[in-house]
Amino acid sequence: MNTPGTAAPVPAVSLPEGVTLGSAHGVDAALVDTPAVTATLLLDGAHLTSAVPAGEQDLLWLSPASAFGPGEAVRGGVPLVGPWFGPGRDQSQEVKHGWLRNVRWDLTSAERSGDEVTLTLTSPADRTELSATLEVRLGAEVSLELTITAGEQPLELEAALHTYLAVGDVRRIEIQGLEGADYLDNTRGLTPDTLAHAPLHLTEATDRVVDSTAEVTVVDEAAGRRVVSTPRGTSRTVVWNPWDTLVTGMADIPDEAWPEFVCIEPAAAKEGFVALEPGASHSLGVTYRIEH
Ligand SMILES: O=P(O)(O)OC[C@H]1O[C@H](O)[C@H](O)[C@@H](O)[C@@H]1O
Repeated sequence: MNTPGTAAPVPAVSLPEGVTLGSAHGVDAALVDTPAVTATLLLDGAHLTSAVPAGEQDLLWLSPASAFGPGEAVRGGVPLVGPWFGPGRDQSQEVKHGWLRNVRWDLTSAERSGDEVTLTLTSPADRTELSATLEVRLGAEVSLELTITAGEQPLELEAALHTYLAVGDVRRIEIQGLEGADYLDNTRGLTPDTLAHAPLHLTEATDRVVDSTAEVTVVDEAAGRRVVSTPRGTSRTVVWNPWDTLVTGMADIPDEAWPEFVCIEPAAAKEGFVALEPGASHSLGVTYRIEH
């Protein structure tokens, strides 16, 4: 066993050209570098922190003030949320957003097809209430698929891919695809509301659990690109940015950094949870495409 950050972990699987196991941010990581993409995936939390398709800026934002290491919740990239969302549906959970992001995952396969790489990771075997697999496909497009299988008890699953999309300026983006959808406003105690029948522009701290499974496009004029987020197996899309008002309470985001990202989170959350019988599985995924 290696101590995180001191030496490269020994791969338990054979790695194709363009994939190495090494260190990023002082912790163990799978590093991908092909003509199509460069990417970093931390084994703690199976956490994709960077994905840069060739010729593009990073799809993902990562806080320069994030913590890293065993048990830490990384701020940025794609945190895996589950098996509950936030404090859980009955508000009773002490660990916010579940434990998937706080445990060490195993890299169980790395495959390359052309210049595209697919990494597969599994959750630790000692967490018996569920087993989880994350498949991350990295190429010109970036795709994640989280599959959760219930253990010996039924599982009322909430899960999300809590993606921090990098944007030029969150005050200038347009979010298309959620027009007219109902949502719960988590800045107002989960008050039900409905989005306007128009693209969404953020103007204040935003924390909305939107009742939508639609494809979402973030039009980012400041960065000169559009990011298309195509979800699968979801029931909700969470839209979150703390703005200047809530960021001051967050130690792992510099006060001036909040305009640099928007979280568009494909999710199965709140009353959109998934009821799993023992041994049954559910997959939730997303594909990102950058357009100009
Ligand atoms: O600070 P975290 O536990 O990573 O959560 C960050 C945010 O995640 C989601 O977007 C929730 O809807 C927000 O209420 C929460 O503040």
